[in-house]
Amino acid sequence: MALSKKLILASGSPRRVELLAQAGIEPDKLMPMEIDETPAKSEHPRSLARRLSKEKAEAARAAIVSDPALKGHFILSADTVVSVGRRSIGKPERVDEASNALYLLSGRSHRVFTGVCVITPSGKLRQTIVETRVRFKRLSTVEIDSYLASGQWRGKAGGYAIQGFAGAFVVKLVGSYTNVVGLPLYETVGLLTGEGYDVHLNWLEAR
Ligand SMILES: Cc1cn([C@H]2C[C@H](O)[C@@H](COP(=O)(O)OP(=O)(O)OP(=O)(O)O)O2)c(=O)[nH]c1=O
Repeated sequence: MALSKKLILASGSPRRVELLAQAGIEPDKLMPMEIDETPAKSEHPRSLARRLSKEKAEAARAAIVSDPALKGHFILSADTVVSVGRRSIGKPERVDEASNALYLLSGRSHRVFTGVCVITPSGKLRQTIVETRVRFKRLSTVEIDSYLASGQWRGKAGGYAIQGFAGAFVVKLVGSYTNVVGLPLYETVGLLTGEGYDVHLNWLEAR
């Protein structure tokens, strides 16, 4: 297996770029992929995260197929879904949707699923789905209204960002924290290195 460290991140999420940077990984190219993120009828949140992360990676592969400069790159994508029971809560577009999501999450446990997909330079597709359980405190109307006014819910699955003010809502978290922020680092780095992406070369170069 030839070691390489050329990487396309099929994402427009600044959180994913930051998380990768934390692990010493700087993508050579960012390719945000616009796909339809509507859940299929009775699709489980875990299956949704799996399917959407795969669709983002495959869309990036299709987009670069005729570009010789991007041959030999790994493609990495992810999709994060918040769920209460079997119900998926995606990224609210309007403030009333974000408000509904926060009232739903208040005082109870929910799950965050992130699907991670890697396509290797030789075309092999590998996936993992990571689950984190998060319990929120019971949120008062004042807390919800102030949080909505902060705007930090925008573009975030479940209408909150654990890395911001909403970190103060978390009573308990079981599993990967980085998974909630949008990219589970342990599993992502494991997936990449397992397929020959040489992450440790980046660490040596950072000396
Ligand atoms: C729950 C949670 C989600 N998020 C973010 C991570 C993701 O960016 C977003 C979930 O939406 P995604 O559809 O997974 O990702 P995205 O549209 O932002 O980016 P792309 O598809 O281009 O990769 O929610 C946080 O930043 N903090 C949190 O606590």
